[in-house]
Amino acid sequence: MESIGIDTLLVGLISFLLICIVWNSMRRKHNLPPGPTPLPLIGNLLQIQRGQLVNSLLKFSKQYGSVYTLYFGPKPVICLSGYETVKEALIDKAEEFGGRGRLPTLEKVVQMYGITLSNGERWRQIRNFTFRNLRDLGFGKKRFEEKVQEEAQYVVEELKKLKGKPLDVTKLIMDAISNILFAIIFGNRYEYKDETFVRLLGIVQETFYLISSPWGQLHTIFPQIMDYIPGPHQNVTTVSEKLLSFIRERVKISQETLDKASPRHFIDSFLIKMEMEKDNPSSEFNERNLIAAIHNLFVAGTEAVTSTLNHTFLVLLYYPEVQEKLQMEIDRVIGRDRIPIINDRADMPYTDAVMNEVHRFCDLAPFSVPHMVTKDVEFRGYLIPKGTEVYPLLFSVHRDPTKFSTPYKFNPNHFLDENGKFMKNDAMMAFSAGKRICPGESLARMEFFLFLTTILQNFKLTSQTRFTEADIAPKLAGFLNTPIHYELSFIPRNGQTDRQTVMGRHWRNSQTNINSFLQLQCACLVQKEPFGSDIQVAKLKPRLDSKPSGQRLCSAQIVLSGCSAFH
Ligand code: HEM
Repeated sequence: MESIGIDTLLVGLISFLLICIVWNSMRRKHNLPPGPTPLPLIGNLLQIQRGQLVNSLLKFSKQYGSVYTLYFGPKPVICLSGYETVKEALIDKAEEFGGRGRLPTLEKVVQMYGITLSNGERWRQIRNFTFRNLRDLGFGKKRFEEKVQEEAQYVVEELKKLKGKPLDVTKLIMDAISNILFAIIFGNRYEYKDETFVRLLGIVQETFYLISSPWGQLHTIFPQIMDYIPGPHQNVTTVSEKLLSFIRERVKISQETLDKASPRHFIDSFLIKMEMEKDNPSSEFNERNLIAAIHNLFVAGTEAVTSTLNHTFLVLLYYPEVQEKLQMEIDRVIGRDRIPIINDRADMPYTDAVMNEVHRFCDLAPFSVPHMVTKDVEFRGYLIPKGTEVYPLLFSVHRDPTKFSTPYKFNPNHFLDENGKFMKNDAMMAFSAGKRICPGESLARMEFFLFLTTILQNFKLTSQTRFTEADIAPKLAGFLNTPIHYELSFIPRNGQTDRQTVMGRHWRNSQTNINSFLQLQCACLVQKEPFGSDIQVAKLKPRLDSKPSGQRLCSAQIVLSGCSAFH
């Protein structure tokens, strides 16, 4: 018995040594960057401190340099650390570093279709079409601005009803942000309490959670093992199926009612393109890519902006002086009696700086999304073979001491020059850089600006809780940083009238009322009615005169909100 035990132990030991020798000789064959010595099968997993992924990766970069290799299980991953290295890879060698690495949990839902997970010709065709088309439909422009303004007004109205009662504002913001996407993709918005809307939003949220959770993270690192291990990551297909079938249903309705001469929304435009390309064998315009692209937009587009706004409010509760300065700038540039417009941003350097600093400090996607090299590439003296995964460590760029004077502290001065003017900093890479740069950046920035200024114009943010510096620091949950859960109160600001609420209501009904609106504007202008705050008739008149149609609703609101005859 005893001899069997010793034999087994010996065989086990010899096998283990053999595996180590083969494994190490296989590793040495590649001239990969250095890194901590991995163990067979589990790689460097044991060298990463539990719950300290970011700090462990920073420590490795201090030890092995700004390009190093980590083994996630048996798979080598190249980590890029610090501004110069990430820039050199993603921007100077954009083509080579522009491939997408694997995200197995999301793959279960959309396979390799759509934008986020695809590569090569498919990715190029679908990404280019999607964002060119959304731009044509108004992405990041005036038409979208009106939708964003409308949703921001809804949020203000809902918050007013609470009369300062504390709440976790996540759901309200998420409802509003999702509704903007619904309008863009499907052409209609939902009432927040609509059953379909509530259900769909729950699904989008759950899908996002499953992909970015620690289970999703483990699935990314050990796809072969985690595919067979039960856990929440296995639910992603069932959960997402409801969203996918909703999208399929909307595609079907669009097909049945399509008028090729006047596309109504993104789905219509894609269907027209499908028809045009039906005889092209290398065309990627098919229903699978359409459905996956819509799924990608929802999953990427809702949670990111919601989480950014949520984190901003937390930071403002900790730094009331920053909130006060923002409100002073809002009062000076926008005033209290008209809704913010995107062009205000150019006159608001402090707000711009705070927003950029929030993106940097909150560091939503600290490892970006996995990349992959598209061909063998020589990089900083190493040869990285085609297909190797690459993690651009965006958190190391955002905490790079050569680019930010106080990398671990929230400090809007990172984006202001000595005269208080806004100063761009290339090391702000919250949206990543290069070929895979976030295509939703312009919409995200617009939503962030209009929601933040509209809310701060109307409310002072307060909380009973005394938050600490540790509370406001980003918290890693899976692959993404999130703020802590907290509640806050929205106290209506002194001197705020209810004019905006009235205005918001009229605005939504304004398609039918626009003529009477315009008559009122003219009456105001002719009679030189007094205008609220610092809005000048002289400033408004040319804008109103240039386009006296339903398109100029914002100008109509500005005039109406300041016109005493209207009250
Ligand atoms: C604060 C808001 C947002 C942040 C910080 C953010 C950040 C990012 C980052 C870091 C990536 C990975 C880029 C890379 O692989 O290098 C990404 C990809 C992506 N984002 Fe965003 N994003 C935001 C909002 C949005 C919005 C509003 C949309 C769409 C409506 C969107 C759609 C996408 C898509 C489709 C991809 C995949 C692009 C590709 O693989 O080519 N994002 N985003």
